[in-house]
Amino acid sequence: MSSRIFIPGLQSVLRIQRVYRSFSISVPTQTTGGVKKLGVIGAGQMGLGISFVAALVSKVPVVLVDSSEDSINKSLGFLDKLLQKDVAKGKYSQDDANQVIKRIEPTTKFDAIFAADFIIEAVPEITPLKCEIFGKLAAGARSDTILSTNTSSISITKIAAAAKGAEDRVVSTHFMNPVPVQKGVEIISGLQTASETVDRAVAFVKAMGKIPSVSTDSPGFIANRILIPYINEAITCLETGVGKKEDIDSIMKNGCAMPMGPLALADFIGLDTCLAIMNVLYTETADSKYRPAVLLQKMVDAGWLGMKSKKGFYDY
Ligand SMILES: NC(=O)c1ccc[n+]([C@@H]2O[C@H](COP(=O)([O-])OP(=O)(O)OC[C@H]3O[C@@H](n4cnc5c(N)ncnc54)[C@H](O)[C@@H]3O)[C@@H](O)[C@H]2O)c1
Repeated sequence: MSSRIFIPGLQSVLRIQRVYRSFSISVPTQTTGGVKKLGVIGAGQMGLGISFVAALVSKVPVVLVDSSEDSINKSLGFLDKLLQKDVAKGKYSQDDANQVIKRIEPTTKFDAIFAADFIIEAVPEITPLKCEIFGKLAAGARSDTILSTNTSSISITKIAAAAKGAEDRVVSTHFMNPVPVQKGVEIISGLQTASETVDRAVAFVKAMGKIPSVSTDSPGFIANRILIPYINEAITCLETGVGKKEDIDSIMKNGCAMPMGPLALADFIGLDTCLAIMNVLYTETADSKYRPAVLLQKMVDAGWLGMKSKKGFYDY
């Protein structure tokens, strides 16, 4: 295997560290929030970030399941480099780093997930895929296991409906990207979610050193309902000639205390993701105020998706 490991987004952890000066991983002091074993499905940028923080901060053992051996290898390679860099910078000790590696058990065997008492799904944003996984979790997991999704935009109520017999144990723990950096996590309940399920999710994300915000199931939840229309409006300003990209980003950064300008942020999130979330808001509310900017659609059509394609509003 090549010694250069590239995972879009996770590479951005390093880039975003420079952007967010307040970045710090606290020295592990938390408890596990009642969780004995965490299960994470999907070893991509979000799943690996969640596994890493859970293993480092709440010190919980993690079963990390992915259908692709290649994804697991890339993620573990990246994790190794991240740990080495953090240890070299004195963020935590070599022993802490060794413990993180020991606590994460990667596997391609799906059934290994059933050993967990708290499961977080982080596979791609495809509704039938998530529903199929929640059907399997409902059938195979213990009757007291929390079944959580990291979805950005799919209805929690819809995902819970696929978990036949376990609907009240389905919740969303919506971690933000990059997981080691962003403190806030949305805890979203579907119509069927029991209050005890929400309480256990809140306790666990706190044990991971995160700050939970609870909301009900509504298109875009809280963060994306506010953030993505803000970005969309910035794109409309560019499209209609209100200002140049540099001026739009500069005034929001230097005049409104935003850590990044909205167009640079759109490039970081991915323009395809921004468009997908605008489309969810637009179709699920049928409200014209959520119409995606024409320029956003055109840029996605051109394959200019931001940092991950090396071209968006800026070149990378
Ligand atoms: N990337 C972000 O900025 C961000 C932020 C918040 C939430 N999310 C959400 O988190 C979820 C994961 O996003 P990501 O960016 O980590 O995706 P990703 O593409 O980086 O990773 C997804 C992983 O899931 C694996 N996978 C696919 N099918 C699988 C299956 N059937 N069983 C097990 N593993 C499977 C893939 O091999 C891949 O490793 C999505 O729902 C996304 O909307 C993403």
